[in-house]
Amino acid sequence: MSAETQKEQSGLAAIAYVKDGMKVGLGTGSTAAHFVKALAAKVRAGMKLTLVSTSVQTTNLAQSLGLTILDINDVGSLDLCVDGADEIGPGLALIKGGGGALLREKLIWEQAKTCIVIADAAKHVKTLGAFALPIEVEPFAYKGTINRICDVLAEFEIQKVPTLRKKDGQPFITDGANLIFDVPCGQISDPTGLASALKVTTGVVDHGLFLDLAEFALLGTDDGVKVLEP
Ligand SMILES: O=C[C@H](O)[C@H](O)[C@H](O)COP(=O)(O)O
Repeated sequence: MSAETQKEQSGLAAIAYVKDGMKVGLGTGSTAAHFVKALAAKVRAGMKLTLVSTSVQTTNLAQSLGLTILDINDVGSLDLCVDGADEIGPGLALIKGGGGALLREKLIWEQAKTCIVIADAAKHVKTLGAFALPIEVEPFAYKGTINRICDVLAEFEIQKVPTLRKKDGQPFITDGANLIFDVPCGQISDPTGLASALKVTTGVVDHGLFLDLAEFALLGTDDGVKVLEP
């Protein structure tokens, strides 16, 4: 079974957790897109939902399917958020941000009572870090910020250089008008410590470590959808 089919399976499985009247956050990425498409079918069939989005990309997709996306500030706390991940490690520690949406995703996740991760089987790993960790950085004085990030990484024995993410040869700019630096950590042995240290680094807007946020994951596998708990 292809990874795409596994993604579709997990996205469809998440629909079972959406109930009429809920306030739902829509994630970003190819797996979340399957969920959004399936959700649009439910809404067309009469389900009433209040929806917010984690990115311009997802907003555009949702609106193209006839869904209405509200401003999170007009909605308040959410019942549910359904989103993809780049890696799912032990305890449902995650790396996210492969699509550059990590900041708005984290903002939406933190306003949701329940966060469900949807992913294909390859995303489930024993140790986080094979996927390069995205770090969102304020563009002003970013070189100084990168030096501080390198000092933090060294404390965690990660001797890797953050790489500026580019798109079509130009710096990738996030929905919040920031830069992304990707760090090929290899192995992150202390995700909690690294997450805290990056969070307090001046110039770092946020990072792609999502810890203690996911309630459970729906993993698409060749043997069907498996539920992973922390
Ligand atoms: O910024 C992007 C998000 O964190 C995505 O949810 C993540 O990259 C997973 O994307 P995909 O479902 O396309 O693998």
